[in-house]
Amino acid sequence: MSEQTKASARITGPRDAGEGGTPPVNDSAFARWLADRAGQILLQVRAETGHADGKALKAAGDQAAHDLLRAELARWRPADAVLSEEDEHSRVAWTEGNHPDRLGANRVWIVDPLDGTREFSEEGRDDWAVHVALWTADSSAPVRLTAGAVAMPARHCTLATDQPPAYPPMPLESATGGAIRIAASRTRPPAFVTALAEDLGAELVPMGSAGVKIAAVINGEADAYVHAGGQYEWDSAAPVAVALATGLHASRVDGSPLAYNQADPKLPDLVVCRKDLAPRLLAALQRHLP
Ligand SMILES: Nc1ncnc2c1ncn2[C@@H]1O[C@H](COP(=O)(O)O)[C@@H](OP(=O)(O)O)[C@H]1O
Ligand SMILES: [Mg+2]
Repeated sequence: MSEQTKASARITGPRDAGEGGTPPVNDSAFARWLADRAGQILLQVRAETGHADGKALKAAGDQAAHDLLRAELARWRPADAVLSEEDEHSRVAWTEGNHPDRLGANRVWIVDPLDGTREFSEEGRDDWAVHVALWTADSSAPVRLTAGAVAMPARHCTLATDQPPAYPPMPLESATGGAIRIAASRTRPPAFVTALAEDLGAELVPMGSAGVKIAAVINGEADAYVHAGGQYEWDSAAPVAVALATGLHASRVDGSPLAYNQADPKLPDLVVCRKDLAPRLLAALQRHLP
């Protein structure tokens, strides 16, 4: 990190763990509380750092949100392990010489302090998020994600498993012209996504942040999110936890189950969609997967 970035990260501190009062005991409500707190810090960093140097703003945001999440998790959930995008030790894959704590742990917080980092650095964009999820080894919850929160601070909206949103309404034919709306990355969409959309007569809806795209499916603004070509567990754990709690379909693009807290945190592809659409979308994906 540059000296300038360090300075701006300091200005936007202090990351005093006491600032937010005593958090909820319930893990889902705690996830919401934590994501909201990091979101407030990110709004503050954006306002104070400005957009003149995008690289510095990205670094300051990543660092400030990561520090806040780390400090609050250490304070309020000290026995739990953490897998964070910004934490070198936890994110590396298991190898002969490297055994991250999280792989033997019963409870692991999987966090992305700033998802949609690129969009965070672009003035006026609101498609960026904070992800906080809890994976537990003995959970009966789908894919063992027992809690999740996605804060979208610039949209003044947080979705979390403490109050799972209602299942999205079926789109009105008149509003969509009958076309399926597929949310995809605005900068790194899967190579096959245009052909997939043509095959389905679907409309592509480009936006930033995996969390924001899954939130769009949860809110009924899109019917599906399709990603392939690279991603990590922290990019999807929290929004997938909320999507599953809502009753949506979430899987790998070949239809196989998602899995979290794996030895290698790479999780390069996924599809989240309404349950009724899943058979048709997965069949079309089979025709287009490389
Ligand atoms: N091909 C790829 N390889 C690795 N990560 C990818 C990727 N495509 C998207 N991602 C990650 O997925 C998140 C959402 O991407 P997008 O906005 O393009 O949909 C971003 O997370 P971060 O912003 O946390 O880095 C981005 O880095
Ligand atoms: Mg991310």
